[in-house]
Amino acid sequence: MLGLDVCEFGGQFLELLWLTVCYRGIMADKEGTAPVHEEEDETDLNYQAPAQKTLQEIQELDKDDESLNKYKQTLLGTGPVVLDPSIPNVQVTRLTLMCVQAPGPITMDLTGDLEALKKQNFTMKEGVDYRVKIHFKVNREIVSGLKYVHLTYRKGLRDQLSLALVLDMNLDQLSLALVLDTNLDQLSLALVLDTNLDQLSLALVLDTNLDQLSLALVLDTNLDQLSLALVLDTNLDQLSLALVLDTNLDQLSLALVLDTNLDQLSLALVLDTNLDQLSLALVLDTNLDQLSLALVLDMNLDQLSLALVLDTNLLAEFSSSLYLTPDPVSQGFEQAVNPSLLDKAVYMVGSYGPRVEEHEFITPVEEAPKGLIVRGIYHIKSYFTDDDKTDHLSWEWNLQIKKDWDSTESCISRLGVLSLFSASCRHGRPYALSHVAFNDRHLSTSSKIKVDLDNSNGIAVMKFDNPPVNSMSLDFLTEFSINLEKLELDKSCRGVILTSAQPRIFSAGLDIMDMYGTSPEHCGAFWKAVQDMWLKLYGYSKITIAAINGASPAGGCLMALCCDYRIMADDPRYSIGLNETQLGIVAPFWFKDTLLNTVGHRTTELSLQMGIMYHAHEALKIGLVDQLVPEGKVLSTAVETLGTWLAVPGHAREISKSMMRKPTVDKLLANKEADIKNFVSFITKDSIQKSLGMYLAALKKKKA
Ligand SMILES: CCCCCCCCCCCC/C=C/CC(=O)SCCNC(=O)CCNC(=O)[C@H](O)C(C)(C)COP(=O)(O)OP(=O)(O)OC[C@H]1O[C@@H](n2cnc3c(N)ncnc32)[C@H](O)[C@@H]1OP(=O)(O)O
Repeated sequence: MLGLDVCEFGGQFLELLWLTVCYRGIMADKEGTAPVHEEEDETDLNYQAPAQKTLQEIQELDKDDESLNKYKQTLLGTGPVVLDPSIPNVQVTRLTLMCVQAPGPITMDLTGDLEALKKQNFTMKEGVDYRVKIHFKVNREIVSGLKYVHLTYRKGLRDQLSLALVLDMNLDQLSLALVLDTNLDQLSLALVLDTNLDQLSLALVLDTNLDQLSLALVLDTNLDQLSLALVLDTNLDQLSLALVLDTNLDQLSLALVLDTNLDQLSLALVLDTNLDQLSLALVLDTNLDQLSLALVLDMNLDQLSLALVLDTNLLAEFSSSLYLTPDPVSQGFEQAVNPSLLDKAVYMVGSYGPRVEEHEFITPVEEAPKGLIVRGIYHIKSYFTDDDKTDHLSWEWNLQIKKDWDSTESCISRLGVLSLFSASCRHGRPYALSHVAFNDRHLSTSSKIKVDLDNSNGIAVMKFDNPPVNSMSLDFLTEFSINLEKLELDKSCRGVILTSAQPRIFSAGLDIMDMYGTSPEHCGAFWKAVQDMWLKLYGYSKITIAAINGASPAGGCLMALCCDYRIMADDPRYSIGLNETQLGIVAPFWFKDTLLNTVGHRTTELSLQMGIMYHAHEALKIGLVDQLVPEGKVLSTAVETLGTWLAVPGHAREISKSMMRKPTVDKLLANKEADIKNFVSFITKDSIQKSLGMYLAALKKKKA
């Protein structure tokens, strides 16, 4: 595609490597606030950055080399896109927590009020896999060595709460020792009670951490002898214990109730002895947010009463100054002032050149912490910085780890993980996707598309099920793109097969009813959904195969063309092609490019002008499809073929795909808004509406 032979390409590749080395040394923009003095963990290797070069200098290098120039353009963009020096070179626009299991998008807008973010909690279910996606723009100069740094604190957490109470009385002896020790990982309680009014001893030891709960209770009384020892050990999923002991040799009663599940630990101990009266009541109640302890002791051998009530909110915000510090990025300071820094993550984002569209960076998959003890609110300080420690943006936010998703919060007024969410919400068309259980084989029960991911081979089959003809309405397109995005994020999915659940039809293309007699606003939203579907599918990182088991005109053909491989049913009744001109409409440039990239210039010219629908054999001949098989074997052949594609090293295949398709994708990205405007003004024209009306009438007439 680049018109290079292998040697030439090799030479240029080396040159590019060299360029990349240079870019690392290019001075990042000096704007922004105070520099980020983030402690470097890496050893200083006395690395001397190469002499810095401006974007213009790099563009001047080998400027007669056309291929290299094209490549540089892809890599660096065409040049500054914002000249106004008051606008920062790097603008971080949003951060998205991408999680397949999330019921809705979790996105924070970083262009607005960052102070408000500090107060907002973003909820995540414990134990889920997630990635962080950051959108940012580069406006003028190349910025090198971008980094995203992420410091996580346990919000308002006290490292330790310890209480020791020792009571000693010698009116015929009573001793009590209570030791309570709790931190994030551990709750320990030891209670020793000793009274020698003819002897009573009680020892209670309770020890609980994330994995284990241990309880030992020893009771000893020699008023005509009663001894009780109880040892209990459980792994926290659920434990209940009730123990009642009663001996009436001068009365001793003991009741112990212990109840713990994942959310709560409750302990009540009541002890009653009337050898001249001793009463003890101990109530302990703790969950992640709260620890309550009440101890009441009552003795009337010359009277002693003790009541102790301890209530501590483990996760309360003690003092905002604890983590909102004047110099938040000095690690030494962090550790001295705030001992609850839990984690520091540094992600190398890389070097980027200016371009109109936003860049995006996605972190590797991480697993949210899980378990009773780790649930709660985490305070996160995020920094977008670079090799020069320029602070492009720093902000703070809170992540709340919960046992389950907060369903009411998930989609409220936040931008979507998918741009489609916002489109769909904006136009007041709620999409109804049922929860997708990605761990099961059967994934989705969404109404228009069935998704089935086979975990044994990582192959997902998406079946269009939108009767009668799988036309792509706004709802269908939205659902399609959501499913694609979810599968792209799901690391157990390795490739996707598109096929139809409707007999004889793969897809009838775009839903004409969305373009005929609808408002300009609706047309705009619809076209955006078409663009987003195409952008997602044509630029998809995973392998895609179209299993074309029926007719596939216009948009249906486009969808198949976006895939990496096309297998069509060998049936003369089925045809495929971009037939837009037959409807009196014009395929936009990105439809044209997709066909052109597949079948070449001349065939595209003929095909588009004439609006040709190709029968299966003709489609194979011009390379519009790659393989014909009997209809009953279309899907199984697709699965087999995907298996052979999966044998190719994934990253090499992915980079190759991106190298082939990125320029085409970038072209639409750079013209998205203009393309929507064009479409709306074109499709709402009276003459075009008339053509569409006639075409619809002809379809109905044919049926009659
Ligand atoms: C310088 C200027 C440049 C300006 C550029 C600006 C950019 C502008 C760009 C505009 C481009 C817009 C791009 C559009 C792409 C498209 O995809 S348009 C849609 C094209 N689709 C078709 O032409 C397919 C038409 N349908 C068929 O050919 C047949 O229906 C079929 C072969 C798919 C199936 O045939 P059969 O099984 O016999 O079913 P039918 O009886 O024909 O249909 C059943 C039923 O479905 C309705 N229907 C069919 N297709 C569609 C559709 N695409 N949308 C909505 N509805 C459809 C059909 O009318 C029947 O309805 P009734 O049951 O009669 O109500």
